Formats: sequence, C-alpha cells, structure tokens
Amino acid sequence: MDIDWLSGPLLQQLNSGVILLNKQLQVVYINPYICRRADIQLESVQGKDLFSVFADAPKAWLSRKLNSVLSLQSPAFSSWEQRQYLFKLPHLRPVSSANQYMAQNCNMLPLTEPSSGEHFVCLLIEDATDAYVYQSQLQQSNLQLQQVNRLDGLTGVLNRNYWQQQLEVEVQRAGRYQHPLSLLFFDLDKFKRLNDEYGHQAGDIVLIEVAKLIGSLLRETDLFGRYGGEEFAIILPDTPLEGAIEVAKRICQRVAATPIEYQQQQLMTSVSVGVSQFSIATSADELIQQADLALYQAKRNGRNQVVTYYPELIDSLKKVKT
Ligand SMILES: Nc1nc2c(ncn2[C@@H]2O[C@H](COP(=O)(O)OP(=O)(O)OP(=O)(O)O)[C@@H](O)[C@H]2O)c(=O)[nH]1
Repeated sequence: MDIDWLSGPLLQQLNSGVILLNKQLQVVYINPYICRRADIQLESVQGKDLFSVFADAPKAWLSRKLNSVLSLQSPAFSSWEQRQYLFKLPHLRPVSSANQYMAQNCNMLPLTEPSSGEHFVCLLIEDATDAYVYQSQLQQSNLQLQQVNRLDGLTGVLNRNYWQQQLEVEVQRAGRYQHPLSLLFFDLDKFKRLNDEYGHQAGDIVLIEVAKLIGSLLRETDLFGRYGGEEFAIILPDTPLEGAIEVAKRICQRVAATPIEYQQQQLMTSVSVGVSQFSIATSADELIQQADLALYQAKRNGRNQVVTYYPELIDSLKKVKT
C-alpha cells in the first residue's frame, strides 16, 4: 500500500516539533508545531541558516552535534536534563509555571533522500516541560525535607543530630586552619519548677521564646542547636574565648531581663552557661564534656551565670562528687 499521503497531514498535525536541515544546516522544512511557537512562516525561513532563524540556539555545540550526525550517519540525542532547551520556545503549561521556556528532548536523525542520495538531518523536538517541572518540584520538596530534618520541631533551632555533625565539621576546620573555636552550653534554670507551676505548655512557650531571643543575639555563622530538653548548645566558629564569654554574658543578661508573655502573665527565667574552647579541648567530644562541666559548675555557683572551663575544674568537681 502506498502511504505517501500520510506524511503531509502527519507533519501538519504532529504534537512535536520537526526541523529538517540540509548538509549546510539550512532549513528545508519546519512543521507547524514549531512555526506557531516560534512565530515564523515556513516560506520565509526556508533556505536560511538554522542559527539565523534561531539566534539563541547554542550554535557551537549544536552545529558540532549536527555535523557529527551527518558525517557519522548515526543519530544523536539531547535531553532536557543535559540542556534544558535548544530553542527558546514557549510551553503550553499555565503561566504560573516557573519555567519560562519549553524544556525539550531532541532526537537528531540522519536521513538520505533515496533518489538523489543527498544527506539531511532531522530534529524531532518533544516538549518535556512537565518532567522538568515535576523534577524541580521534587528537588524543592527534598530540600525542604532536608531542612526540616535538621531542625528541632519545637524551637526551630538545629536538632541535636545535625548540630553534632556540624560540630565535627567545625572542629576539623578549626584544627586544619588553626582558627579559634568556642562552644557554649546552656540550660534553663529551675525549669522543672516553671513547668510544675504554670504547666507544660507554658514551659514550651518559654523554650520557644528563649530560643528566639538567643537566636537574635547570634551571628549568621553561629550554629545554635537544642541538645536535650531544656539544654541548648551554640558553636561559635572563628571565636576566641574572650568573644565567647562576651556572647555568653549577653545571653545570660538578656534572658534574665526579658519577661515572656504567657496567658496575660509575665514569666521570668534565666540560664546558666558553660564555655569551652578548642585548643584546650582537642576533639568535639572533649569540647562538649568541658562545656558541660563548666555548665554544671555554673549551676553549683548559684545559676544565672557564665563559667568557663579550666582544667582544674575536673578535679574540683571530682572532689565534690566523692
Ligand atoms: N515544657 C517542656 N519541658 C521540658 C521539655 N524538655 C524537658 N523539659 C522539662 O525540663 C525540666 C528539667 O528539669 P531539671 O533537669 O530538674 O532541671 P531544672 O529544673 O531546670 O533545674 P536546674 O537545671 O538545676 O536549674 C523537666 O521538668 C523536664 O520535664 C520540653 O520540651 N518542654
């Protein structure tokens, strides 16, 4: 059966793009799908160089690819994942779609006219905008999920797991570049009493507000995490001991001076802070232990104050415990 009649209507109605080029990469044919989107008339572009018709196409890369299809007589493919688009064409998704141009998959096929033996290259262009948009949304959701997995659900500061990973990173960085690094450990004072007196919900609000207040006193590069129930920790990169003590004192003063609104009541709280520094401590674990010991000492000294770790502290605490 002769099916020559098929090609005309098919090319007219095909829901993908077809561009036929000769060996000089001049336009022989462009189907209506592309003409409509590129706002061109076939008659006015026939015989013109592809890159004069589509001035934004990646000329060096695409002409190399098309010439290799012609010389090797083997097909080539360009995916939207590799190059989002070859030709700047509008897509048919709603305007709200973030992607301005049609993402494209493009097959490049070598063709030979049977009677003359002349070689051509045919580009078949498929709209891959849906796949592009879905993948972008997926990446966005994964990113959000990753963020959520790093944060403490109640206070929004870093969770313990992620905070500890960051401490390892910062300790390695400080060791490698000989940068100062300090650590603050702090714990709300008499928090059990506050919970018992005003209820657990009031306790939660206090944790949220204290975390917010302290977060506002820190630098962008400081890493603020929730270590346990009412215990928090802050990594201060590039911060020597004196700077860390200053931050710790500021935290102590501001928390003690800031009432927290809860059901028309003003709740007062305070924190005790332990400070340690990388140089005396030589690992992440040691930094934590030393800040924790200093915090313990701050509690023993009467709370609402800052204590810096010093090596003799271990002995004095051992004596207390025995
Ligand atoms: N509301 C609330 N309370 C919490 C949360 N996590 C821990 N807590 C409470 O925090 C209290 C901690 O009590 P303790 O360890 O005795 O410490 P403290 O009362 O603060 O006493 P000091 O630390 O010695 O000043 C407990 O009552 C816990 O139930 C939380 O997420 N929300």
